[in-house]
Amino acid sequence: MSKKKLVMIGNGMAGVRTVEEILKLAPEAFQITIFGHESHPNYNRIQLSTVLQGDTTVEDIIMNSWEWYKENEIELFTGEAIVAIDTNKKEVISDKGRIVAYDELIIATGSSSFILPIPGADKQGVTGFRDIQDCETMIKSSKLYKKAAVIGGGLLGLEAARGLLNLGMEVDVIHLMPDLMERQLDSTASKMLKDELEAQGMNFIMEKQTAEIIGEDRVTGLRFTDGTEIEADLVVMAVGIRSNTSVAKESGIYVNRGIVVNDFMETSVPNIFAVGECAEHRELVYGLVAPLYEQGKVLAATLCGVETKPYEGSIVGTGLKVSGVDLFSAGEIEDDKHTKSIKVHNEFDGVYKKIVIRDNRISGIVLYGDTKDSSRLFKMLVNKEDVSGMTSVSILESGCCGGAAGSNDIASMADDEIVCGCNGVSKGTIVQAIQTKELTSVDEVGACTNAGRSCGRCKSQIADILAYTLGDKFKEADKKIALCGCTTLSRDEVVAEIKEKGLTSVKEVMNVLGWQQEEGCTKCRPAVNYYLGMIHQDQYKDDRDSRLVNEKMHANIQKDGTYSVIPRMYGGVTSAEDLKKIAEVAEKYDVPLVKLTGGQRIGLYGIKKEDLPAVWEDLGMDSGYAYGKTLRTVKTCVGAKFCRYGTQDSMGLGIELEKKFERLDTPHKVKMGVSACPRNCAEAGIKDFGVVGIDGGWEIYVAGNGGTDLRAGDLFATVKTKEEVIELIGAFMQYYRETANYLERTSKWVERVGLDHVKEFLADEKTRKALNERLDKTLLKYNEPWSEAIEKKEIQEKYYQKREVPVLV
Ligand SMILES: Cc1cc2nc3c(=O)[nH]c(=O)nc-3n(C[C@H](O)[C@H](O)[C@H](O)COP(=O)(O)OP(=O)(O)OC[C@H]3O[C@@H](n4cnc5c(N)ncnc54)[C@H](O)[C@@H]3O)c2cc1C
Ligand SMILES: NC(=O)c1ccc[n+]([C@@H]2O[C@H](COP(=O)([O-])OP(=O)(O)OC[C@H]3O[C@@H](n4cnc5c(N)ncnc54)[C@H](O)[C@@H]3O)[C@@H](O)[C@H]2O)c1
Ligand code: SF4
Ligand code: FES
Repeated sequence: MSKKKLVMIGNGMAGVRTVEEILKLAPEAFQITIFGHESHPNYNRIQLSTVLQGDTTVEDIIMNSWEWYKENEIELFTGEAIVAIDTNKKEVISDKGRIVAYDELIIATGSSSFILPIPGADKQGVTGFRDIQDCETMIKSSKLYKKAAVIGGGLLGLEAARGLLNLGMEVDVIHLMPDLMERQLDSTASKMLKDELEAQGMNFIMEKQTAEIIGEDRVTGLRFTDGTEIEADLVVMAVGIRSNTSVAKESGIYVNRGIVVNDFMETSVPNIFAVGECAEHRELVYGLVAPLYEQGKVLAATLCGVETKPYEGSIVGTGLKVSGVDLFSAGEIEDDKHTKSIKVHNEFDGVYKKIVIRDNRISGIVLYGDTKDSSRLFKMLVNKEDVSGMTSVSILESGCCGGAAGSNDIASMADDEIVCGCNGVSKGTIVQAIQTKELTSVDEVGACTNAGRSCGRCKSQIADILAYTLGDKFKEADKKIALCGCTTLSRDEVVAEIKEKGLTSVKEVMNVLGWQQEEGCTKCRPAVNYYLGMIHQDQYKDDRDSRLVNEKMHANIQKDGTYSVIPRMYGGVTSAEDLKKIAEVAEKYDVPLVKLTGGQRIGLYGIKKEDLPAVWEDLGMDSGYAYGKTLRTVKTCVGAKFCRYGTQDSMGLGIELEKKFERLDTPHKVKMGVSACPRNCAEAGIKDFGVVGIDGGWEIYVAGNGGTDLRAGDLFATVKTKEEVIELIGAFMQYYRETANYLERTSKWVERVGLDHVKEFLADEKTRKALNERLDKTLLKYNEPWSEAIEKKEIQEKYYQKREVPVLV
């Protein structure tokens, strides 16, 4: 049977995805011809923002190579536009005079940037942001000019502005409305976004309408309707898009805002279909890929004669691809008299969540600063789940602890929860593909399921699913992993550059090493601060504001915004005097909870932030660092002094170890235990460093973990004296400090580098001595942080003044 002739106008994301679906369903059914106005094969338009921001190159975003078209016997005409369709003769005519006949025709012409019809809009230096050419225009301009103006503070304008900043330009964003991204964010979230982007270096000119672009041949500035002006050498219009419908309209196909289609993507003319941003379905024209890909699936099935559900429209969720900004929005964002909403605003951590509820169902989501629950909430919105039986907390937070992403989160996800919003791929589909097709990398998952192939935001979650499904077999961990989204450099590269270039501050590291976001983010700032301190030993002045919140405050923030205070009790030993002080403070400040901790200390829970310095002063005890990436506790048993089985002085050694290593910055928290006999009452076997007394000496265990990743410690050495214990632990600790990734526990580090390797490395006495010298030098720099806060007014004002705490409305 001869193949049907399928012609497609437009070689973009929605059209080519439709062809991919057709090739899956009926590879032999059509002889396919594609016309593309641009001179490239199909590329990932979404990633133009990342190209502009310098994270990737044009070559990297090609989705279907020239070979792909050849392999699938697709005739491709690039740099050639279709100018007319003869619907009677069933032919298309190109701007080069080429005439091609079709049996079935797909129109997938996408959209163009809307260019404001104002005087001067045709001057040199004015561009939209839609294709590779626009991207190249901006990159070239940045090399010759300094000042850029972006008109439009929507998704596109802000991503363009971030890119231009990365290219070294000064950027003004001119926005018509009082709020940025007003279609996706309410005023609160919008304000948080504006603050963040201002901190990144963008300048906003709000509620301004551009009247004219001024300059001779090339733009030199903008004039607004109120008569004010600004200078600009480059103007980017990002004020929305318009569907490319002229060819269809002129050929007699029914066009409204877009080419009008039914639920099977058929236009008003038989055998002609439309898909993507050029199509209007049930009065809606979509501008994000997720719905366009859904349309493509239905169209492919329709063309291949495969039974399919109709396309009934889509609900879309959006994020912004600017590093340091984490936001998600879907559905309605403003309340009306028929809606109620749950709002949480934690100003301290920069987190805002708003869930709009209409008729007991989620009808809108705005998340800023923490989007880990976006897919769960989005699923509830799409499925119209009844939430009347849920508490506001259970709607807002998944699982028990609302902890960081990772295997726990993946385990608690339902199989039908969508991981890749762009491509509509669920966790279950990814897990099944990994298991049945033996996939081991994010790219392989993408090739097999399409997940991660569009905006790329879901890639880290796909990596988590691979790790969860494959465990040790997951190869991704072996590959170079960038420190965070702000840089392409790995931990080792950053550390090497700091040493080689003699960089001495967080800011300098980010400037010199070309961070894509000048201020860094919550992932890289604490890490870089740690690496600098580790490298420069006593010479480095700690950047407190780069630390994680609990370390910055020297207290652990609790779920209600109050803090816990846990004073040092060396080796878990206390005195009547200290107990009295704790009791008096508990009474004076009406402390809601006084509790023994797992580390043999006493915690006071529920202290208000503004009371912290006074509580510390009244206690007159040192900080127990229960919040720090440092030595937490040394748990000891009573040992030989009291216990009849004890062979060694466990309390004495424990106290000595704690006094020596307290306050030392380490990649992650470190816990120790010392027992005086193998009965091991101090549970030293599940500590980072565990010491167990035996007849005539001590056994040293390392890399134990009693937390999430339960792990028994490995026996590292048996020694005779406590001096040997301290020397060996010091060397081990310093080697861990110098080579582990920030936030890598000793257990993970040892598994990564190998216990035998560490044993071999530390076998050399000179090496141990040198490590201990560097460690001792570093230990010189630490001050007691609570006394500092008591003594220094500026610290009190900066960190402990009364401000708003998270509110659940
Ligand atoms: C910078 C940027 C960032 C974006 N980020 C996101 C994002 O994060 N998430 C998201 O979901 N979406 C994003 N989008 C939107 C997404 O890229 C589009 O929704 C998607 O590309 C639309 O696909 P399409 O095939 O309909 O149109 P297009 O991809 O625009 O393809 C249409 C093609 O048809 C060609 N064409 C037009 N007329 C003719 C003709 N007469 N003859 C021949 N060829 C013709 C055009 O030149 C074009 O190549 C972004 C868009 C941009 C510009
Ligand atoms: N991360 C993403 O998902 C992403 C990124 C980029 C682009 N896109 C898509 O690309 C398309 C284009 O994006 P967009 O941001 O241009 O469209 P948009 O319509 O979402 O936003 C345009 C913005 O420009 C403002 N505006 C309109 N007229 C103005 C004027 N005269 N002066 C100043 N401001 C004015 C509007 O208030 C609006 O906020 C959209 O479909 C969008 O969804 C998506
Ligand atoms: S570990 Fe041994 S010495 Fe220590 S308390 Fe227990 S039994 Fe006694
Ligand atoms: S969410 Fe965009 S590629 Fe997966």
